[in-house]
Amino acid sequence: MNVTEVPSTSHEAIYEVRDQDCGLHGFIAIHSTRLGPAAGGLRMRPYDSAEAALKDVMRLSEGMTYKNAAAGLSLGGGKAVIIGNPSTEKTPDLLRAFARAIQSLEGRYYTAEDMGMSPTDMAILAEETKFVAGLPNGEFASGDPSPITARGIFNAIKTTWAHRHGTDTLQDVRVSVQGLGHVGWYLCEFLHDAGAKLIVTDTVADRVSRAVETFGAKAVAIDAIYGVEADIFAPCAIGGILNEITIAQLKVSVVAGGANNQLATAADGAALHAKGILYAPDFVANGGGIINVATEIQQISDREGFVSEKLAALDVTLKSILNQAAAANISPADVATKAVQTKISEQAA
Ligand SMILES: NC(=O)C1=CN([C@@H]2O[C@H](COP(=O)(O)OP(=O)(O)OC[C@H]3O[C@@H](n4cnc5c(N)ncnc54)[C@H](O)[C@@H]3O)[C@@H](O)[C@H]2O)C=CC1
Ligand SMILES: O=C(O)CCC(=O)C(=O)O
Repeated sequence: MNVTEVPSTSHEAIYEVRDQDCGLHGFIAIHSTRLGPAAGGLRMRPYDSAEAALKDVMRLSEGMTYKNAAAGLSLGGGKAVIIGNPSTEKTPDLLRAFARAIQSLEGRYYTAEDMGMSPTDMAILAEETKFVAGLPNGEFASGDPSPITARGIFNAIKTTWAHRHGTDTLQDVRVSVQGLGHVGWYLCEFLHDAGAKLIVTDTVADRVSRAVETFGAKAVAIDAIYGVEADIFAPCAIGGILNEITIAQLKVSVVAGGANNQLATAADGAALHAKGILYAPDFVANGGGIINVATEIQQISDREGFVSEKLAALDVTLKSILNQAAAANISPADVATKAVQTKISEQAA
């Protein structure tokens, strides 16, 4: 296993990780440790190129800096990616080799689940590193973060909907959900229980048919999700999906979901605002998972107490962001980004 530093002016450190014996190629990015050790999940995807993986890990780790600050956690921002198909190329040897790279950073970066990873995978990582959370078993084990992530997104959806329409009741409100993986599925459960009407899509056909059976959801093709007649759009898959092409198609009045880095560029936040669509900034809406993960990193015994308190505080933060954005007639994404940047520079001073 070979770890080499990739030069960067935007991040504290970026490492390229390779192991020819098991076919491992990935990256670890530490964006900032100003508020504490960097924390953020490990993603495995069949990226088109090493450059695409590097770009993703850089954006994701910066997002974690903002997310952890917004959630009031004493954690900095980091993230890791492995290039490969998690269904066919994820082996215990590959995970162990990556875990040795994490261990070599001596606690500057803590990992957990992201796309393509499960608590069982975290247990394999834990054979080689102490700096892993989201474990299935153990004294402070926090397990799968996704149910708590979805709980936070559900709060954010209600808060954003109420800000726009004056009520947080979701009965008969039409919500389009992109991605029915860990987060998307739990979110559909919350929304269905609240009486929302679901419109769903996923690249995995089985997940879509299960949502149709379980929630009475309407299924649409992958690219049709943007233009469907709906009230709220909840992106819960990949990043960069709010861009010039997709924003032009949206018919919703609110976008609030769990995917990281939903805006392709910062200008897309302003484009949503210009179109009259209220956007819940992703790094505020999806902070539940890392709040749950933090209980394990910081060895907090009263997990539910900590999670409830931090989720409630996050909801207050979102309300304040939406109010400030409305008062200044600007995008909530711009307000949120500025607020966390100020918080980080003040706390670090
Ligand atoms: N798992 C967690 O607790 C957290 C996850 N997130 C973010 O939420 C998003 C989803 O994460 P997970 O549910 O954990 O991942 P996952 O891998 O379990 O689910 C992702 C789902 O999206 C589907 N998908 C992929 N590309 C798609 C496309 N173009 N159109 C429609 N569906 C597509 C996949 O088939 C899969 O069902 C990611 O962006 C992740 O970074 C953010 C915070 C915490
Ligand atoms: O909740 C998780 O998956 C760990 C934190 C993280 O990677 C994220 O919030 O994106």
